[in-house]
Amino acid sequence: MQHAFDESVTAGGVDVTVSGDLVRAAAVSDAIAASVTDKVPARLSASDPTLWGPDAESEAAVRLGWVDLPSSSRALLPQLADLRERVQAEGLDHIVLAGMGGSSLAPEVVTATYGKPLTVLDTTDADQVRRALGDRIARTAVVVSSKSGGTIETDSHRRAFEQAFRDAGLAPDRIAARIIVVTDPGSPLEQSAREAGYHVVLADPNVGGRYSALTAFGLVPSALAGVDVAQLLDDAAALAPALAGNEDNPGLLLGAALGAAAVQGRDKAVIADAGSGIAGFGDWAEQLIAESTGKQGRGILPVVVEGTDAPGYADAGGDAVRIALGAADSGAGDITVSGPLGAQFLLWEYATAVAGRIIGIDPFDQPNVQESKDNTGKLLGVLESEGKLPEGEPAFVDGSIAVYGDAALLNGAATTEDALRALLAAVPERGYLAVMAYLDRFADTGAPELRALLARAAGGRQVTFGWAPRFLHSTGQFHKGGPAVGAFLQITSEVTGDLPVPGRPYSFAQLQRAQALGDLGAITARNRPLLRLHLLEPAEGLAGVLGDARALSGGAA
Ligand SMILES: O=P(O)(O)OC[C@H]1O[C@H](O)[C@H](O)[C@@H](O)[C@@H]1O
Repeated sequence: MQHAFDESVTAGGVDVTVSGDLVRAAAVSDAIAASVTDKVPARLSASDPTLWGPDAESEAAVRLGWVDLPSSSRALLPQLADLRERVQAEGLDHIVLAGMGGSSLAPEVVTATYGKPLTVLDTTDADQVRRALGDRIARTAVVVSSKSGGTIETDSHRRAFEQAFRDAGLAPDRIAARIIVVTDPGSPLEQSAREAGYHVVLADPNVGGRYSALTAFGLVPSALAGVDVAQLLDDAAALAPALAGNEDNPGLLLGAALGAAAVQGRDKAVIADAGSGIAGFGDWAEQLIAESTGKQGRGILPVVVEGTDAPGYADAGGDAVRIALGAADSGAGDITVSGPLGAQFLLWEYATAVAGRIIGIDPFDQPNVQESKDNTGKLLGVLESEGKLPEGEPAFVDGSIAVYGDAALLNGAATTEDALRALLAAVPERGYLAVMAYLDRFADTGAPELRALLARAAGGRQVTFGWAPRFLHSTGQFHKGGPAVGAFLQITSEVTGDLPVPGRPYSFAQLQRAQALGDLGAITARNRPLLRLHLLEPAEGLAGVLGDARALSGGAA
């Protein structure tokens, strides 16, 4: 059958190819035709805030600055070169980035892709924070990145580093030379940073956090780490003209394919790297897609998998679209995408905005992220007044794992393996299981294997894995705002050595636990099944959970 659109578009250094059923889907050609009729490419390229309807207009009016970043961010380049020189002149060759979500994921991808070292701190895990504080402190410069200036994780990192610098015997002016703040004009962080004499780089306030890759949030840490960030802007600029056109527009094709597929019930985007040359792009795309689209009971769930042969990808069902990043062979996915990193940032932002319009949501708000944050704040209040967090009682303890879950979910389970089996049984058809690991991302390196193991055991249903609290700024929005078909595995743990958050009445371990319990409250309030496994002995407990998942997956590695 003849299809009504070009299945493959190459423009501005980027290639997007749609294959298989999606090419024949009337929904995709209809979405492209409707977008052209409504002049979406021209209007989006001109930052028209009316594209998502009247309810979204006021937010969109201050959220479309990313469209112009390939040219507008160029003004930052001299400042970045100067800043790098100053940091080098101070003998600071270890760059730490404290930031969450959009404020850390882009620089992590950029520096990993260009092979430049950057220590990313996007956690409240006490062991992970302690390790960062103890690593080359005398040679460390810290970039504190927060758009709002009020994110609790980032604020805690700033306090911890200020304390560590003081403990290292540095005078206030030497500390000030080591802290660089990236924030929006007028944020509380701008004010306190100026008072402390820190170097402040102001970001474009008309760009939301998850679209901020090509703003100061993406560029400052990357440039300090030694990346030639002009290349990112050049690559994005090469793509920009194509995004204004009705034809040969790779962003329109990608956005229409994703949006139309989601409306048709293929609302999970399983993302695998297939030789893109970009490190960790799926994690950045995840926060963009999940936070932008997962709301009002709708959305696209990004599922980042280990490769094109991973469970969930190779055997994806009718509720999923497979996306191969960098594949030469168009058959490697339902959609294949390739191109340089700077261009891909812009491409996916554009495609997400287009898909959001097709799905019928506002791609620039995140109404449900706040809820878990509020719960965490309340729990920290309880901790202060009552001296402990309301953890509840475990249903049972299996060796070094305490198992929490309601009786209806556990259904008589007496072992961790039984409890996991019960949770898998609670994942609805066309639903998903989200693994949320409140662990040490650089020490508990076995944990991500849970995704593939549980996907093998999940009978074709999709399984995601997220480090916490990082995922709260990504899939966390989708879990609470997207379709109510999720089941949740929360893993928490004792830490090896806790440390206080300076100037606050709680420690990092208590903050991390309050975040876990806060999100647990937000999910269970929606009557979604949630199993919490608490590791009483971190290493032994994790090995136990992995062993159980392996047994459930049929014993395969
Ligand atoms: O940069 P911040 O204001 O600290 O925010 C960090 C993150 O927080 C929230 O999750 C927002 O929804 C994200 O878009 C943002 O990237």
